[in-house]
Amino acid sequence: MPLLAIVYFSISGTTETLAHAVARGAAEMAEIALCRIVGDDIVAGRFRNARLVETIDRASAVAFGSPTYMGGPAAQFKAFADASSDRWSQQRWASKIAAGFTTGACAGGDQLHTLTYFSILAAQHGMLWCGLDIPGGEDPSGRNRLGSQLGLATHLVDGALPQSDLITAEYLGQRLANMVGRNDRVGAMRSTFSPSP
Ligand SMILES: Cc1cc2nc3c(=O)[nH]c(=O)nc-3n(C[C@H](O)[C@H](O)[C@H](O)COP(=O)(O)O)c2cc1C
Repeated sequence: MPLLAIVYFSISGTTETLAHAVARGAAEMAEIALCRIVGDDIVAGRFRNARLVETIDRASAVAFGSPTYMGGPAAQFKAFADASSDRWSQQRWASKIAAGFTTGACAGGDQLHTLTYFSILAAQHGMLWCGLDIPGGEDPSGRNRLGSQLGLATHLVDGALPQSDLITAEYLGQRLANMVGRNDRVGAMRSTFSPSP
């Protein structure tokens, strides 16, 4: 099975709950590596967890997750992103599928900026972006509650994530795993039909 790496930072557990929901959604179609960024990964301001970065090397897909902090990804996530620059210089992660999820205290707490950052990070790495194909306000089960199609945006309601956000996270995981299958099949066809060197 293809490997899905879910790379996320979380302090009070909301983003972690979303990461687990993304994992549940993908579990039937992908092997899952839950990669939580922790404070100890950052030494003298630099992200130093080589194992986490190597897990992404082996993955076919990556889900990026961070709470929205001050209108963007948390600094701990950004430290990880900055440490990926050696992979960027050789485009080692090119053609992997990528998606993103975030949370915040407010419904309109600038989560879009965090998701935009994730998509730019993916583009820098030559990855293929997987958004949500659920029109906000149109889904009978209330998925994509906040109407964010770039990725999953959520917020706490009465101190907890609504069930609709969790099922959207599961759906995002399922969609990501589906796309990996498709991407891998196209890759296999390309190598079958490409002329030998
Ligand atoms: C330093 C800091 C900055 C924050 N900035 C925002 C923000 O810009 N927008 C927002 O909606 N919530 C903001 N929040 C709220 C967090 O996104 C929210 O508490 C989230 O659930 C934390 O995620 P976690 O439980 O995974 O740690 C901020 C929280 C902190 C601690």
